[in-house]
Formats: sequence, structure tokens, C-alpha cells
Amino acid sequence: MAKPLQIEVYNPNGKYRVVSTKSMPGTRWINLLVEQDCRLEICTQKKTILSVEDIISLIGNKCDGVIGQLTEDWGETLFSALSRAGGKAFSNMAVGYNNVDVNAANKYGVAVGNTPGVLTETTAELAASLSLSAARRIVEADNFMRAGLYDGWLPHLFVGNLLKGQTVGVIGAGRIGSAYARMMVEGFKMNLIYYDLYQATRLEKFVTAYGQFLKANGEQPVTWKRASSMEEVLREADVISLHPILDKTTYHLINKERLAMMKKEAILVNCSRGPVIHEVALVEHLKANPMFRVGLDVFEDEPYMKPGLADMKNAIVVPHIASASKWTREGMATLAALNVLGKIKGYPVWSDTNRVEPFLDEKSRPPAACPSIVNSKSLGLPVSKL
Ligand SMILES: NC(=O)c1ccc[n+]([C@@H]2O[C@H](COP(=O)([O-])OP(=O)(O)OC[C@H]3O[C@@H](n4cnc5c(N)ncnc54)[C@H](O)[C@@H]3O)[C@@H](O)[C@H]2O)c1
Ligand SMILES: O=C(O)[C@H](O)CO
Repeated sequence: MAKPLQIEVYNPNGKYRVVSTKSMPGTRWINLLVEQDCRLEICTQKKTILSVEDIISLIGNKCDGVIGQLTEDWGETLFSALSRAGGKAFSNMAVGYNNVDVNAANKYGVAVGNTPGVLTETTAELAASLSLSAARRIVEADNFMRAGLYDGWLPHLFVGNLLKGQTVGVIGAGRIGSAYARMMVEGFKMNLIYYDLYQATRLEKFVTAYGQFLKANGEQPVTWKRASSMEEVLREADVISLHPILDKTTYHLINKERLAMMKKEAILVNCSRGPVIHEVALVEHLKANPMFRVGLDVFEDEPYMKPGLADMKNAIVVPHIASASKWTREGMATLAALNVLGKIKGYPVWSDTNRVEPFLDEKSRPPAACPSIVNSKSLGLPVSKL
């Protein structure tokens, strides 16, 4: 028999058994569970990605709910194991839930939570950071300094792109894509072109009003355009940031043909999910177009990169840290714990997943609701009147 995984236990005599497959930042989420009569078991095993077998052993024979991570494969096997253990609640500590088979969860009547909103600005800020770093070649220049190669100012040294007055393209203008667009428009006075299945009305209104403000102050106004196809964005934009969900419609959205449509000196940023880009085609494109630059937070086969990517000077790569600010990660832990707790307690689901602030206010008790359950309609869960 496999050796049991290391765990840390809080409130051993709690009535409900909740498992967290990882230790998460902050203590509020722990306190909220303990105060509500949960025995909390946190897996502390030094193993970054837990296997399905590992998680089955954590679930055991009696488990009311699990807080899991985006690196885990939550499908038929795990939901049936959770259901057998009497559990009806699961939450990803992430807004994206492409690692979860929601149909399998529905089959076993398990609620699936996610953590929207609390990571919107933090993630958009990393996409903006990657855009700037790529435009001004900051990582290349930093490596050059550290290698002792700097021997004086030169007119051609690390010449990059000016963002002001250029066009920023956003594919997937939901919460994060819209926040990123605002940062680039407001911060750098870029014009916006976006593609989404739905109209981003609030974003359009913001850019219109900001353009009017600039005009009234004697400055060049910014503009926006909703593209009728993704290709239009690829052809027109100077900086393109990807923010859709990952599903069948966005898998390899950026492939060889679409890369070829982009400007030779364009910048591509991905803080969504790795498989949105065909990474092998990207490596080839980077080799053939040295002035084309990318900023990547996510990769097709995490934690690995496709061969050749790490050697490309025109690529900036960071390890899936877009939501990694202290406030956000503690908030994600809180929302994930409250999703599980709420379902265990039989609370209704919160009516507006874009408005999760009441759950994050440390000075007051969180509402008696599950902040965000993605399959609430399929399970027929009641909606909170709060
Ligand atoms: N790198 C990170 O650490 C990190 C952090 C947070 C979120 N994410 C990823 O970002 C994604 C977006 O998060 P969000 O909170 O903005 O979600 P959201 O649901 O608010 O936005 C997603 C947008 O994508 C659009 N979309 C869906 N299919 C599309 C398609 N085929 N073409 C164009 N647009 C399409 C949707 O209409 C929606 O507006 C998450 O699902 C997650 O995978 C990554
Ligand atoms: O989907 C998410 O939330 C991210 O990838 C991690 O923050």
C-alpha cells in the first residue's frame, strides 16, 4: 500500500471533514472553516502536482468537501471518489476550471466552485508588465548588464517599441481582458481593438469617456473598435494580449497561420492558458521573426516548455504567476473555502459572481452564500437573495 501523504490537521473534532490538497496563503480561510465546525486537513506533502491516486487517498472514506488546485485532474475518478465519501462540494482555487470535468461533477451532484474577480486586477497587471517588458526588452537588457557586457551608452542599445499611440488588441474581453485593456489605454494612451463573443459595453464606455477627457485637455483622444473577427485584431494590433477561457473554441487559437497574420514587430502576451497558443508554431515564429516578441505566463504542457522556447531572446517566460499578489492569493483561498463551506452548510449561491467583495472584507462576516459555483444551474441550487 502507498505511504500516506503528510497532512496538517486543524480542529480535529470538527463535524465536517474538509480537505485542501495544498497549503494556501493567509489564515482567514482556515479560521472561517474551523469556526463553522469543520475539521480541516491540509496536504503538506512536498510534491508539487498531486496525482489522482494521491487525491483519492486524501479523500478517504469520509469527506464533505475538497479545495483543489488547477494542476489536478478533477474528472470522473475523483468526483466518484468524493461522492462515495459523502462529499458534495469541490472548489478550484482558480477562476479557470479547464482541469475540471463539470459534467462528471454534475453526474455525482458535486458543486464546483471557482474564484472569480479577486484576481482580475492582479492578473491584468502581470499582462501589462509582460507587455512593457517585451516592448522595452527589459529581461534581455537585465541579462546583458549581469553578464558584464555594458561598456557605455549607445544609440542602438536595446531599442524597443513606444506604446503611446499604438494599438492594443485584446482577445477575450471579459473581467481580466477588460481590466488589462483599461490599463493599457489609460496608462499608455493606446487605442483599443478587441474580439470577444460578447460586447464589452462597460469597456467601450470607459474608452469613449477617456477619449473625450483627453480631447478636452488638448490631447490626442484614444479610440476603440470591436473587431468582427479575431483575425482583424491580429492584423491591426501592435500588442495583443490573450484572455479567453480555455475550451474547445480557444484551443490553439493562435497557430502558425494566425501568427503569420500578425505584424512582424508585434508583441503577444498570454496570461490565459498555455494551450490557447500552439507553442511549437510559436517557437518557429520567434526564430523566423527576431523582432516579434512574446511574454508568456502559461505554457502548453506545464511545467514544461516546448523545445527551443527557453533559448529565444525574444521570449519572456514566467512560471504561471499572474495571480500571485498576496491580497489576491489570500482572497482566492477565502473564496475557495467559502464555496466548499457554503455548499456543506446548504447556503444558496451568490447572485453575482462579478461582485465577490463582500466575501473578502476581513472586518465583517462573509455572507451566508457560496461565492461562485459554476454548475449551480445544472444542479438546481437556490440563488441567494442577499
Ligand atoms: N495566468 C494566470 O494565472 C491566470 C489568472 C487568472 C485567470 N486566468 C485565465 O484567464 C481566463 C479568463 O478569466 P476571466 O476572469 O477574465 O474570465 P471571463 O469569463 O470574465 O472572461 C473570459 C472571456 O473570454 C471570452 N471568450 C470565450 N470564448 C471565446 C472565444 N472563442 N473567442 C474570444 N473570446 C472568448 C468570454 O466571452 C469572456 O468574455 C480564466 O478562465 C483563466 O483560464 C489565468
Ligand atoms: O485560473 C486561475 O485562477 C489562474 O490560472 C491561477 O490564478
